[in-house]
Amino acid sequence: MTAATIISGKQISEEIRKGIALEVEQLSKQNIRPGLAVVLVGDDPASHVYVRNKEKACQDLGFYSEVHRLAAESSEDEVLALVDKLNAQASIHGILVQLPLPKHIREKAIIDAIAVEKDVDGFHPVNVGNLVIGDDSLLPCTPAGVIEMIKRTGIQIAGKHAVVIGRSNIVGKPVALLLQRENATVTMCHSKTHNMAEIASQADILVVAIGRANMIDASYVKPGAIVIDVGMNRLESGKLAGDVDFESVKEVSGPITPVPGGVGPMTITMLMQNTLLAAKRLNGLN
Ligand SMILES: Nc1nc2c(c(=O)[nH]1)N[C@@H](CN(C=O)c1ccc(C(=O)N[C@@H](CCC(=O)O)C(=O)O)cc1)CN2
Ligand SMILES: [Mg+2]
Repeated sequence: MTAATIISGKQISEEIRKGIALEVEQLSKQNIRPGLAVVLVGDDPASHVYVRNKEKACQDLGFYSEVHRLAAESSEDEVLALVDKLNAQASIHGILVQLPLPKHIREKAIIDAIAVEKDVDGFHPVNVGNLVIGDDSLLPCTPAGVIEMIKRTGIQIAGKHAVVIGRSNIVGKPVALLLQRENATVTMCHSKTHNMAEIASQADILVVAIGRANMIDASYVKPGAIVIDVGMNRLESGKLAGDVDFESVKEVSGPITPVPGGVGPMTITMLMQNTLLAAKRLNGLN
């Protein structure tokens, strides 16, 4: 068997970002500059890295950006007041509150407060509802990135059996809905599924977002299947591992994403794409 193709999120991101940069240049002729506000509460080191990467992506693409770094002990009311202010600010088209938030702040209260048309994370219940019924909405970034990567393999999604392992609100559920929208036949598995390897190994497209390092080995994978690994687990060694045991699975799978360098970089690229889309819509374009 020939070696599996590696789906590079880094490379696909670069291609998409070139297109975004061109659109930003076009919009500048109409005096429109996409603007993203990121709200970061607390000291989580990984979150600080992700937010810096978002800031850098904005700089690289010519977006306006604001990062609001708040102390860990900030109150829910303080965060809500900031979100209200950003909702009303004309230079801001996208608002992203970095998760996780400190325990004393209710994520739901904050997400619900973001203006639906500026919710570039696609986490607001109205955007989630529109996704469910198939209406236009801002799509959550990681799931949108997963679909983009599958499409770029050139393998048709329609009619295929897709299995999604994991049922979180931010990855598993929306990925399953988006695959269904692409006319795949979708099965969802989760931590309570009994015969997971048996089900997974029937998939033409396997998306894994279960949050357990290297759990999915070759016994879960049908020969030639597309495998998308959304997992990001920090090992004690400091190394980053996906949910898929890449070394064993790549021997049987078709196109497969690595970790790092797979789905991760796509998340930030899709955020830029959503912010561009929100900017266009808020300016009466699109
Ligand atoms: N409001 C949000 N919070 C969080 C989201 C989100 O989409 N919206 N997702 C994650 C964090 N995240 C973006 O915010 C994110 C995580 C990881 C990557 C990434 O590029 N990962 C690299 C590896 C980085 C490393 O070495 O640690 C990769 O996979 O190659 C991008 C974005 C949770 N919070
Ligand atoms: Mg889960």
